[in-house]
Amino acid sequence: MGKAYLDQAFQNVLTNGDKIFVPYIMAGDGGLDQLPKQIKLLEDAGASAIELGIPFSDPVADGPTIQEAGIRALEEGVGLNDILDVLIKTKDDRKIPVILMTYINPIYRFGVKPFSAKCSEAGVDGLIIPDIPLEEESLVADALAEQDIALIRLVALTSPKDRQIESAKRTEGFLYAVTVTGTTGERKDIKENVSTYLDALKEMSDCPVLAGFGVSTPDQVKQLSKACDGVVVGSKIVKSLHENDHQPIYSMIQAAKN
Ligand SMILES: O=P(O)(O)OC[C@@H](O)[C@@H](O)c1c[nH]c2ccccc12
Repeated sequence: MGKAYLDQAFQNVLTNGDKIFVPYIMAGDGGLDQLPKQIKLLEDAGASAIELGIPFSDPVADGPTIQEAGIRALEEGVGLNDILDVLIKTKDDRKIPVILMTYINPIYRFGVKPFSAKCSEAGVDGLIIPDIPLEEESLVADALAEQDIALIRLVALTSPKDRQIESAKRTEGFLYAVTVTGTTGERKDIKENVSTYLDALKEMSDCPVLAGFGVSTPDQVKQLSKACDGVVVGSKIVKSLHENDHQPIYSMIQAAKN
């Protein structure tokens, strides 16, 4: 478990000649009792790891699909502590790494140290915290390092070069390359300059570089993962699970295979 386990899992995928595919789901959407089943479905479908979103009242980086999923989960009364309890209970059943994605506020409310300790107990291997800038990350970085949990940094198309370089150097697990400007959600077209951007990030980082935001079709999975090590897909996965139409999940994961 932890950072080394995440590194190894990704390395195995790449050694196999495949690209990394990380689906995002909102924990508690459809009820928290669905979570182990949803994880199992994605594992069986061939996901490389799972990004698990924590419902939050003010999800500034999220577009409508994920916002609505968050509202449904909050209406179910699902909170961070319950989610970690489910992960603790099902830890030994899981076969792929789990990455939590949460805004900083729920971590603060929980307490940084107890949160990190409980994440470790729950077998959480990595963390994405989109609203914590590089300058502030020491608030959580040490506590996570102590538990051997990867802190995954994000870069945006609009980030100045020096910040991209700093994030690429510091990141653990993978570098999250945001490929659109704006919030999460499906987009029709991929911007032309994206492959140049991904190429440059690959040069800057020793970790795998994954493209995320706006990826929702097998073609986009293929096109983007050609220029880097794989993709993260959120809104389309959340929608497919909610509508109980799993075919798009299988076809996107297939598109990441060699
Ligand atoms: O939904 P999309 O456009 O496929 O984008 C991935 C995304 O959902 C997931 O990684 C994510 C959900 N919420 C976030 C907030 C910040 C960064 C990343 C995320």
